[in-house]
Amino acid sequence: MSDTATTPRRIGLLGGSFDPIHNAHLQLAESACSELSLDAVWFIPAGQPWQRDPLAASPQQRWDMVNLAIAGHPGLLACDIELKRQGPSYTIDTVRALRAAHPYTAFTFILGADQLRNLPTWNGWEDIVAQVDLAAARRPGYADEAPPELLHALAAHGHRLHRLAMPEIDLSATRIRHSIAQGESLAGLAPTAVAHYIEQHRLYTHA
Ligand SMILES: Nc1ncnc2c1ncn2[C@@H]1O[C@H](COP(=O)(O)OP(=O)(O)OP(=O)(O)O)[C@@H](O)[C@H]1O
Ligand SMILES: O=C(O)c1ccc[n+]([C@@H]2O[C@H](COP(=O)([O-])O)[C@@H](O)[C@H]2O)c1
Repeated sequence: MSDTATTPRRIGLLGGSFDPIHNAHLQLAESACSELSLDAVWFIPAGQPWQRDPLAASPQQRWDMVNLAIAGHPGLLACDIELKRQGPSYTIDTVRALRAAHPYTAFTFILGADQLRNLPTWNGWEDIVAQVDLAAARRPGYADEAPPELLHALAAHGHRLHRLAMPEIDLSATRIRHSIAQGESLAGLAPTAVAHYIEQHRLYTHA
């Protein structure tokens, strides 16, 4: 669909380290897409996620795995904007660039409860919520409440926090990395093509 004023698009942005991408990421994107009637969800692998320890897989490997995971899922696309940018990956830079490039598109940033609570520590977070809606999923082990200052800032800018109805999924990339290091199967945890890629490239063999 073209990016015009008469046909405004609604796009979800799912940023992540994706080290590796797993089934909960796909469920999160599919749920946001259907619950919010989005035209598409763009997966945006972070280049240099500054709040985390160094990642195990390379940017190219994480990009490959994202593309393998979303193949055959209409409406799920990959965006390499953060992999191409130098320096720490700040979501605000991504949001600004995407809004400038797609002026008639309404963006919703999708995230889990862990990052919803963490969002007020992000670089330029008030500017982020001035520009996009948020859509958050529950996550086991993380309280549901959004930080009050986040809700105030969203409301001040006329933006919304959508609560996704998808059930909690007890799955993380950390668990996947540990499972692989212990020689366990990834069946039901990650797409088969991603599991094969991890095996071929001998990723995550040491926890
Ligand atoms: N099981 C899940 N339920 C809901 N949201 C999730 C889940 N797993 C990841 N997310 C969300 O997806 C986004 C990207 O997550 P990320 O790539 O860091 O995966 P992760 O499983 O949290 O990784 P790690 O275990 O390495 O921290 C974040 O907003 C995160 O909250
Ligand atoms: O912009 C920031 O300062 C910022 C700080 C922490 C996380 N984020 C983004 O939040 C998304 C999820 O991050 P993570 O670490 O849970 O994979 C991903 O797109 C990160 O770039 C962004």
